[in-house]
Amino acid sequence: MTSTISFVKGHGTGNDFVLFSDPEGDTQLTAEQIAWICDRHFGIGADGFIRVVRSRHLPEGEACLASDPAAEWFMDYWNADGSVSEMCGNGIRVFAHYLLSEGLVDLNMGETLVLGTRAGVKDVQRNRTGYQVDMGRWRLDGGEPLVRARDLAVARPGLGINVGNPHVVVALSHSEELADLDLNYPPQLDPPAPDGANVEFVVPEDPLVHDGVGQIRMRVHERGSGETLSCGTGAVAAALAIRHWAGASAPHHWRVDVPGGRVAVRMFPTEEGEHVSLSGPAELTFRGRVTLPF
Ligand SMILES: N[C@@H](CCC[C@H](N)C(=O)O)C(=O)O
Repeated sequence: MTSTISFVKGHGTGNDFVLFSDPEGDTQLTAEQIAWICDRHFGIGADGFIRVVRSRHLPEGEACLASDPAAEWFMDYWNADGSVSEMCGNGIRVFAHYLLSEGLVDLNMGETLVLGTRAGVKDVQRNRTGYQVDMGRWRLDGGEPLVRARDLAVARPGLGINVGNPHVVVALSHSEELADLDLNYPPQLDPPAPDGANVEFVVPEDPLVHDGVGQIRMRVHERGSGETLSCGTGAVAAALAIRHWAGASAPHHWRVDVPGGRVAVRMFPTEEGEHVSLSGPAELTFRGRVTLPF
C-alpha cells in the first residue's frame, strides 16, 4: 500500500534533515523508506531523517531513553542509509526549532527545553546564534585506531570519543591536506569500530587560540550518510580531541569551522563531571508532501 506523508525540510550549518511529524507515534516507516526519502536523486534528499514523536508513545524498550518526564518530545533520528543513530547535534537544534515554529513548545530566552534522544535527555536553550544544547557527559572511547583515507599518503592515528554517538578524530597538519581529502570513500579504521564511527579530520587555525577561544577547521565522513557539510556531535568530538592533545593549558571554548558554517563548543564543570555544549544556527527551508513508492 502506498502512503503519502507531509514533511518539513531543515538544516543546521548545511547538515540537512527531513522532519516528519508523528506526535502520537502511529507511523513506523521502514529503513528502506527512510533511505528512499533521504536519497538526493530519487527521493527528497537529506543527510538524516527525524521523526517527531511524543516520548510517551515510544515502544517499551526505548521509553527509558527519555526517562525525564519533562522530555515531552523525542528525536527519533535516522541516517540517510536507513540506520538509526543515538544522537545528532545539528539535528537536535533543527528539531527544537521545528517544535517552536509549529507552536508545539514555548521557549523564551533563558528557558530550557528538555528533549529525549537515544543518547538520553538533552537541555536546549535559545541563544544569540540560534540554539545551545547541553550534550552532557562525554568519554574517551574506541581507542586510537589507525585511519586511512583516500588522498592521505600515510595512515594517521585517530582518537575515539563518544559524545552519545561514536567518533574518531584525526589531526592533520595543514589546510591543503584537509582540502585534498577525498571523502567520497569511507575512511578505513584499523581496528574497525564495532558499531561504525563518524570520522572527523581536523586542522588547527593559525593561531590555534585567539582571545582565549580555540579555533579549528573540520571535515567529516558520517556513519550512515557519507561526507556532510557539518556534524554537530563531530564538532564536539573534534574540539574535545584537540583540547586533549593540546594539554592542560588548552581553552574550554572552541570555534569549529565546517564546510557549511560555524558552530561553537564549550566544556564546563557540573556536579556529575564535565559537560560539553554545542551552539549554532537552525533553519527550516521548505515543506511538502511526498508519496512513498513502497
Ligand atoms: N550529523 C549529526 C550526526 C548524525 C548521526 C551520525 N551520522 C551517526 O551515525 O552517529 C550531527 O550533527 O551530530
